[in-house]
Amino acid sequence: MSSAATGAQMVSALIAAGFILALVAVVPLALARPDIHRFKWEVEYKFWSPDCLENSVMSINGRFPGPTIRAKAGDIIHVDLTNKLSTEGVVIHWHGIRQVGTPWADGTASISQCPIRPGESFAYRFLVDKPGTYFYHGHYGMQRSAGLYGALIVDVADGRSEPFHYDGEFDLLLSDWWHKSVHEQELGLSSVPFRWINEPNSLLINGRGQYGCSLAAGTCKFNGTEQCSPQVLRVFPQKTYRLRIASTTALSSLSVAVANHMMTVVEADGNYVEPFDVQNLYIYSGESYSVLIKTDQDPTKNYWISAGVVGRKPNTTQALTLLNYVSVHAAELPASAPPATPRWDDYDSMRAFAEKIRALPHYSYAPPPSRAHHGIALLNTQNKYNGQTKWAINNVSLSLPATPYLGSLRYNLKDAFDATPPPEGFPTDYDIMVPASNTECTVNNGIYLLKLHTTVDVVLQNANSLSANTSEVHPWHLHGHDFWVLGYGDGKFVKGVSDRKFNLKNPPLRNTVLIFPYGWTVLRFVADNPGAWAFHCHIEPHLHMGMGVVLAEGMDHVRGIPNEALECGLTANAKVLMDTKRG
Ligand SMILES: O=C1O[C@H]([C@@H](O)CO)C(O)=C1O
Repeated sequence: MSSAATGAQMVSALIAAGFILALVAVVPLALARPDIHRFKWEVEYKFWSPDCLENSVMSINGRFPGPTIRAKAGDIIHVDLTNKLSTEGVVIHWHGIRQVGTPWADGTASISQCPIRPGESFAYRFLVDKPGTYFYHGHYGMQRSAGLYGALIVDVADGRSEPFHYDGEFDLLLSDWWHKSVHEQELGLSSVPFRWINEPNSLLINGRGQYGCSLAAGTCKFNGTEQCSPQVLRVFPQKTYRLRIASTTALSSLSVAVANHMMTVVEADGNYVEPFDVQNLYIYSGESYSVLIKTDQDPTKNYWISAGVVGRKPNTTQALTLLNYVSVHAAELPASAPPATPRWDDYDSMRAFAEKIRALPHYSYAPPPSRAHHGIALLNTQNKYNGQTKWAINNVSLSLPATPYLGSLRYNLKDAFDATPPPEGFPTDYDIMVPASNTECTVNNGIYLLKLHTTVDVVLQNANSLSANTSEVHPWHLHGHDFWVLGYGDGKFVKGVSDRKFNLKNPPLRNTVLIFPYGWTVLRFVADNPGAWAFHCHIEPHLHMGMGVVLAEGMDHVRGIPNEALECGLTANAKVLMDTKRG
């Protein structure tokens, strides 16, 4: 493959982008010769039993979940991904990696690249510049729900240390699982009448769950080799362990707890946070955390680790695994019951958790600019369109174009998407407490163009869905950037009033943030990463129903898009492809 950006190309892309400051940071890394981690991956369906019932999953190199990538900050990851599916395209998104200088490696179909066709390959080559807990997943249709995901862990660079100590660590990648195929789920979502996917059949920890038997009741008979046998966490007493917990659920918001052990939250989405103790961790799709636990309980016992659904009326059993003190047999059931999941609609406690998250100063943290240049308000509503059920943002439900934006913006192909940008606000008299009265939304693919290096505020405004007295939680994920979470509030955001309670001192940097029912959340980011970036609800069926927008900035500075990213739609033409060959 000739398409991979070399380290030198990445540096020249940064120079072209005017990243003088970034360059100062990048040059020493280049001189220090970053390690390049090379992988050859093949994606294909495989029969698998994630929750003890046989089904089909999307596997990488025959594994589910896909292999864990482990690198150090400053390293380069190079994945040659070959599509071995017989009739579907595929892409992989590196969730939380900002792709500075490599926007074509973001792995979003129709946004950063063309889907990789069956039999073809694509080289994802990018820098991991920040230590933290990340993951990767499919970003085409609902392939994430079909099991296309894995963990990506970035350790601190040599000679650096974390702002906390631990003796060992475990990765817990959380997901939810349906017995109904993703194709049937997608069909239901776009059918008239609408068929909702309903609650998951099971929850998985590292791709393992139990349906039809109960670990807690001792009715699962495992010898440990089964694909659905839980991965136990074997620990020594009186040590500190780091649990890296990431959620790639399609739908579920979760509460995670370790019986008898407090958790100290120290990292969120690849950013250090001011440590705080909790009994349960709320984690929404698209988020990641590190927590520390101290194994200071009775070492002659095992303890349950549980993850249960919150934020929606649950209909799925908790996922369980064991914290196994070494002197105890791994099969011995704990003496105490699994930690109960909090009431599913205890939004006060979810909000209190969210508001405890503060940045840890220093450690590369900078507070946000005190003012934004540009403000956008995005109203989230559920609507109808030609009888279908949709989610819309300022009354526009997103449909992705055939030509990826990165290519159509770079080559100025005006017919590739709707020229009119979507609205930057919504009517001030919109009543968020009732179902939309204009039930019919529009469907299109216009985008927000941001000026490079400007500071942007986004108000995410939640509202009532199509049924009365219902407003759902939505975790919004931004590609290509981290953002500061300035604040949350109830009801409608009122400029000049609601913003008085913004935290401008130590707001956390995140890439995913929740909007609470009938509430607002405000985030701030600097549009400093040339490229075209998705910003969307990370609930997979919601994105499928149009709940997202696309932002682009600094496209004049994007050079070196590989041909393989462009061989579809209007960019699949000889002139464009010749031009990209020249670089
Ligand atoms: O998008 C969704 O659709 C259903 C419901 O709102 C309509 O059936 C649901 O619970 C969602 O999250």
